[in-house]
Amino acid sequence: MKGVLLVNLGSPASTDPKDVKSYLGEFLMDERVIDLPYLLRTILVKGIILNTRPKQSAKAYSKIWWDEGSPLIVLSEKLQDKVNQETSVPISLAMRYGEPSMKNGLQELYDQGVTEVLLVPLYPQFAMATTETIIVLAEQLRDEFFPKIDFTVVPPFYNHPDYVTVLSRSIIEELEKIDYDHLLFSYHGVPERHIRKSDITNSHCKIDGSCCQTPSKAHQFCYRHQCYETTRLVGEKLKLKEGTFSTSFQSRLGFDPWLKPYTDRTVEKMAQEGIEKIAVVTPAFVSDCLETLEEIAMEADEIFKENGGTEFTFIPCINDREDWVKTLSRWIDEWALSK
Ligand SMILES: C=CC1=C(C)c2cc3[nH]c(cc4nc(cc5[nH]c(cc1n2)c(C)c5CCC(=O)O)C(CCC(=O)O)=C4C)c(C)c3C=C
Ligand SMILES: [Fe+2]
Ligand SMILES: [Fe+2]
Repeated sequence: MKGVLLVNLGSPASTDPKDVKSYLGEFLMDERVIDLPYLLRTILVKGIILNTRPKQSAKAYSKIWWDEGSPLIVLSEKLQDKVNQETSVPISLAMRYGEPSMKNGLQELYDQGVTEVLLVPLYPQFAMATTETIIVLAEQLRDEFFPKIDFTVVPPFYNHPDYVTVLSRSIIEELEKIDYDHLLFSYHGVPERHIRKSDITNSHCKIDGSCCQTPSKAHQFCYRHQCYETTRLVGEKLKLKEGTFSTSFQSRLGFDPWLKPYTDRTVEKMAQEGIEKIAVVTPAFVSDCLETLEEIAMEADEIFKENGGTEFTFIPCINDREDWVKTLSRWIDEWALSK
């Protein structure tokens, strides 16, 4: 029997700094998130980050937390519910870190007789810290606990015409309500090193602004290329004028160089250069979360206005939009009815 496991990143159990600390500990000790040798990673995460960050992050989570819980989890559950109603196979939801765990999600499917699982990482673009770590954990869990389960993985859908249509619609619906000068596509950042590590050719990636536009089989695993492609395809679909939209990267952590340009500096510079009205969309996320609701809708808005900007419009993620639910359900049913 076939079934589906939707997987998102995860959130702390609550905004209590203790819960935030245990969530961040699991997340940041993942070698595909902080990709340092074990000893160095332990010193950095347990010796430094976990002594300071949880308090600060807990404060940020408190600003966006809903009565029902973490927005990321609540929105993922809504998506799961709606897709469940549209499709013919059981749909479980799991988080890569924290609860509901991937092990429980697989158990839930297995208990219903499922042995063929469609694994759906809820990330449009490939990254070591997202798609890859989900696949690796799924395989480990299969080897250890579910030897009868076979996986099919939904590939990154950053350039899938159906996804680009949904994302474009979600953007234009907001843009039609406002007057704006510039549309910024802000993606979660990753350290530049992650991009080089994922380069299967070991020679293509230069992070010089041009490699991502030069065709290469490296792009199958290049987060930077895939982000720029999402922006380009939406720009094309919505017939956006050259110069009225651009791409930036947010949420950097630590002192290593991350993908540039950085969103906070971009927003600041735009305001200082006289751009008065911007809209910001965050297509690295399917579900709104801390990084969109706090870092963009609150922090970036504040930076923009402190530097002379007047209107800041945050465009929500595709979350549980009807057309996204229909699209995802169609992809699932196509797979469920195949073979
Ligand atoms: C595209 C998705 C994501 C990538 C790539 C990613 C990489 C990445 N993230 C960190 C560090 C942190 N991320 C945090 C929160 C967070 N990150 C993502 C997505 C990606 N991360 C999401 C959806 C969220 C929000 C979760 C929520 O509960 O709402 C945090 C915690 C918050 C904070 O303290 O700022 C950290 C830390 C690294 C190091 C990294 C490396 C590639
Ligand atoms: Fe992150
Ligand atoms: Fe590239």
